[in-house]
Amino acid sequence: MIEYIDISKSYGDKELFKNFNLEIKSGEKVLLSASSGSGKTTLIRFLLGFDKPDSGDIIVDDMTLNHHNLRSIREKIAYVSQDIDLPSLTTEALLDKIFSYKVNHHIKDYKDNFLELSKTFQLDGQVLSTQIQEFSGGERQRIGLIIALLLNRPYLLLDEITSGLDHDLKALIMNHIMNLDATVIIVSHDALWKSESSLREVTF
Ligand SMILES: Nc1ncnc2c1ncn2[C@@H]1O[C@H](COP(=O)(O)OP(=O)(O)OP(=O)(O)O)[C@@H](O)[C@H]1O
Repeated sequence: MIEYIDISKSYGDKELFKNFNLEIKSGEKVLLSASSGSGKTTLIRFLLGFDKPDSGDIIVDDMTLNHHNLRSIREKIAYVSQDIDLPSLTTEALLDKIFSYKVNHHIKDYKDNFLELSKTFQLDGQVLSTQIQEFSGGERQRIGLIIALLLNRPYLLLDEITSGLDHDLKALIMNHIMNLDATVIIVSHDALWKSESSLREVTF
């Protein structure tokens, strides 16, 4: 479970949150759909410890986020950011790098599973041997999403992951995500996510 308790945050004169509260239960799928600039990405950044509220607490599985437990909380989370900035490697080299980290050591068969999911999400068969910079924005979004899915963590944070995709691909990805056991926070302005009745829409 994720809890935002009495969160307040200002940047200069701009008050983004004042005593903001939100509770997301395990397995729940939540759509943050507040207007542009209202702080959706900031809520995700708080959860990852990339930024801190001025006051209030973030609680993940009964642990109040602080610098002692930040690492173990992050290890529960897979995150796909709005601006996917992947390094200049082939997809295969990138996978080898990510899955060589100690925290991901237990994940086996990641290449086969990557290929399986890349077929599902309509990526080219040559995806593993291609340099990441050669992909389009929409292809990179899907690669980022597949890696996040392979990490198989209990929390999945997806910031505008379908913005560059056509309708059929959006529907395919939405369907896949709605069927996961994970707790998922989606940031999107996309009408298709809004139309999904089992997503809880949070606006502020
Ligand atoms: N580190 C920062 N320093 C100053 N201002 C910031 C910082 N981070 C965010 N902001 C401001 O806070 C506001 C909210 O930003 P955020 O990216 O969370 O909004 P958002 O709801 O995700 O917007 P969008 O839908 O346009 O992506 C914006 O006005 C942004 O400029």
